[in-house]
Amino acid sequence: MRSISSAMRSLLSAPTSSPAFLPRSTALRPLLSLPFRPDLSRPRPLAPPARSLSKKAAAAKIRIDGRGSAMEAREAQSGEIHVIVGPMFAGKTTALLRRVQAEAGTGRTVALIKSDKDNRYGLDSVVTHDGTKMACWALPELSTFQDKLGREAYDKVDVIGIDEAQFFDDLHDFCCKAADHDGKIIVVAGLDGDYKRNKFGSVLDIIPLANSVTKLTARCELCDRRASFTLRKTQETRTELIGGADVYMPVCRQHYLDGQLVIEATRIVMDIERSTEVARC
Ligand SMILES: Nc1ncnc2c1ncn2[C@@H]1O[C@H](COP(=O)(O)OP(=O)(O)O)[C@@H](O)[C@H]1O
Ligand SMILES: Cc1cn([C@H]2C[C@H](O)[C@@H](COP(=O)(O)O)O2)c(=O)[nH]c1=O
Ligand SMILES: [Zn+2]
Repeated sequence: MRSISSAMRSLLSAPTSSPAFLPRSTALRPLLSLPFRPDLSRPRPLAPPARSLSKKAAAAKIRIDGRGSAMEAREAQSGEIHVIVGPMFAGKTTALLRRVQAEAGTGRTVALIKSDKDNRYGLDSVVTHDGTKMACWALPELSTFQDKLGREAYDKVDVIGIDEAQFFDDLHDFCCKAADHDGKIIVVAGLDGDYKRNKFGSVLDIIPLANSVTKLTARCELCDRRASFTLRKTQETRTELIGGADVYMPVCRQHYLDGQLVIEATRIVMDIERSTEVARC
């Protein structure tokens, strides 16, 4: 009786002479995966200078022609997901823009998306805290991207950058479909945690889907050590609160804990003041 692994091997090396093509089994993917490359600041070295066919179209052509192996068909179609997380001011957007621009420089077609909840610098561009800009699509949900672009334009996109990923509830489904089914390279930047250090939106849910994960750090505003957390300087308690340095600061672990104590103490003092005022009236 043939073992499962020998069946797998012959499946992987079989020429695709018949039009039927293999299902994109996730169980097979580790055998096919490319080297792990967490460095997001450099363009992918395996990129051809320019591609006239989209990955999906190239895969379809291999299938229709009946030439090439099943391996080639799947490689031509396989996408990637790279995730950049960290606190505010860590350089997530800077890393995202660099990566997307580097991909564009190799001849790939790129598109950048941000959440329309973040209107700090207008809706037509992604802007870093130090002012670097790139034109983008500001969307309420990622699922609207394909319709906005149109099917033909969507098929031509090789690389999709997503900023402020914590604000997209459909992040997991979008990344799954775009990378696994449509063969896109997705670069996602977002906050892993909110001001309470709880997980933020669906960003952590895509870690199991990712080829690489990078957690960046900022500089603690109080001691200049590495900062992994974001401290909210106001008493506002809702999770989503758009803002910059006016509302938030990057902090190290010690100053996060100190800061929480100060904020809690301030809240108690304010509560006491409010209740004594009510009693006086
Ligand atoms: N406390 C701060 N206030 C304002 N700007 C800052 C602060 N700390 C760092 N920056 C700037 O922000 C840049 C990073 O911006 P950006 O890429 O938009 O970060 P992120 O997307 O992680 O919030 C840094 O290179 C630095 O120039
Ligand atoms: C911590 C925290 C942040 N936000 C908001 C504040 C900003 O508008 C974005 C983060 O932007 P950046 O590009 O990472 O600097 O998220 C929030 O709504 N809730 C939070 O707890
Ligand atoms: Zn500190």
